[in-house]
Amino acid sequence: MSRELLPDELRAVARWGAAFVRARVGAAEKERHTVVIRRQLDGGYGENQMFEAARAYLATKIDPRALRRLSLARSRCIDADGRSSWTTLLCLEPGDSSTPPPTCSMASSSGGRPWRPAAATTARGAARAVTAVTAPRASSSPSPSSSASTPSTPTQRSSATSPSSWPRRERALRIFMNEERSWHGFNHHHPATFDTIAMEPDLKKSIVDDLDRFLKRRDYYRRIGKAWKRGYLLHGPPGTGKSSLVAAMANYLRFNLYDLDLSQVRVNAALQRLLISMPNKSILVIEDIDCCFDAKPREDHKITTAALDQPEDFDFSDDGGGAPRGAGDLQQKNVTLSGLLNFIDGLWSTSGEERVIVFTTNYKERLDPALLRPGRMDVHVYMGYCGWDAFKTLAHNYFLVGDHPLFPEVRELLAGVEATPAEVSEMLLRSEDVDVALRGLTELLRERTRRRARQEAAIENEVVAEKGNAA
Ligand SMILES: Nc1ncnc2c1ncn2[C@@H]1O[C@H](COP(=O)(O)OP(=O)(O)OP(=O)(O)O)[C@@H](O)[C@H]1O
Repeated sequence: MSRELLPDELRAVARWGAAFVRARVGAAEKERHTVVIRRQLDGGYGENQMFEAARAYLATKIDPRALRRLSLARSRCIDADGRSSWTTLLCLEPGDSSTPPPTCSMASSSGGRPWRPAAATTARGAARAVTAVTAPRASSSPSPSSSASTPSTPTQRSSATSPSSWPRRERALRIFMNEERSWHGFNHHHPATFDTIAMEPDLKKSIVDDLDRFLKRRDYYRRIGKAWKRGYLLHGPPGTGKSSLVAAMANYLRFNLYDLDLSQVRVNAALQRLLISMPNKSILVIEDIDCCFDAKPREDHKITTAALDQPEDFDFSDDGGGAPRGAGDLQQKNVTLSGLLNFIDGLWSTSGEERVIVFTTNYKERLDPALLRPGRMDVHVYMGYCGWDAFKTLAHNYFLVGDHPLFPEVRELLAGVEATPAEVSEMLLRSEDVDVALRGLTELLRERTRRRARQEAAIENEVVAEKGNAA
């Protein structure tokens, strides 16, 4: 939300800041004021929404890693024929950039016309300012809350065009984690993309198509009277890429991630507050949802859990029905699954739009039936053991190879034993030499094949012995 409001707010704040300073020091023909937008307020405890907004906007123009410290400045200039105008500059603070300052800059014409590139210079004429936003001609109101005519921000402008033309790749991504009642954000540079995710190609394509369809369907959701949100349940054994898929989805959509740890949330009111404060265009993730509604913390539960799932058939259901409500009563105090689901389907879904919800679990069969009902999670994705296609993606990721003399053997071995993509990745990481790495992998898979043969032989012997005893 804040990033959509940015140009409005920035201009309002700039006007207010300039008027404030002018009122105290008196206006000069050539004056420059600087406003530093701090990342945090209240001695580090409160997030400054303006910082996020500035970061989000500038990230569409310059390398987000350079956005350490920003200056917001406003100056009055006299042009050659004596006319004066006001210019608002938003730029990196000198010496705070971790990368060489980019030279591009942005300016808008007045009257809410689209933002456009423009040259920006410092007072001394040097091309130092890295990103400048030229506000419309100054209005007299110093109030930060007064808004000028609705400008066309990059985000607003792009949302009017087709989703495929959105500047998705250009936005900086953040991941937010909850502590009690508030979110704390960090930069999100997870490298996973749909190119690097190892999974069955048709399934991958189905997910990408589903996301694309979702983005295009604002009017459709409005017409049918449903909230513009999409729920995904990712399930499968540990190490099959569920978290990586979430990161790939975030990178693909260019949506920020909100990773909700329910063990940090004690009461429904806190949960609701967290959810309500999530902006549009974001992904809510709750990992290991099967572990969330008992007393045990997430990791402990995982460690004490015994055997892995048996692999299931590929599952990609898309149930379009309405969301049933009322999976049990919402408790007054403690966070409950029904409280969470009802809130997501109820108030939350009307308080924003274009949001994706992802639940992950290693144990789908342990999930509360309320979560599996048709219409609850729109899409169920089974992330399974490493098959041949997934292996080829990993081999390409690690060694940029599409073929190798050991490939036929790997293919045959993978067809007979279970290895997660995480296990295969780990073997491929062990050496930079593709021959060495693949030999290590085939050895691991051969050993698993032998162990499996021994287990099957033992079971067969037991059956024979039982039959003998019965006779
Ligand atoms: N399908 C995959 N494609 C690419 N890499 C994968 C895949 N699955 C696992 N990996 C690799 O294994 C690591 C662990 O995978 P990830 O955490 O995504 O699995 P997970 O299914 O979420 O596991 P868990 O259920 O334990 O949280 C990843 O960082 C990645 O390197």
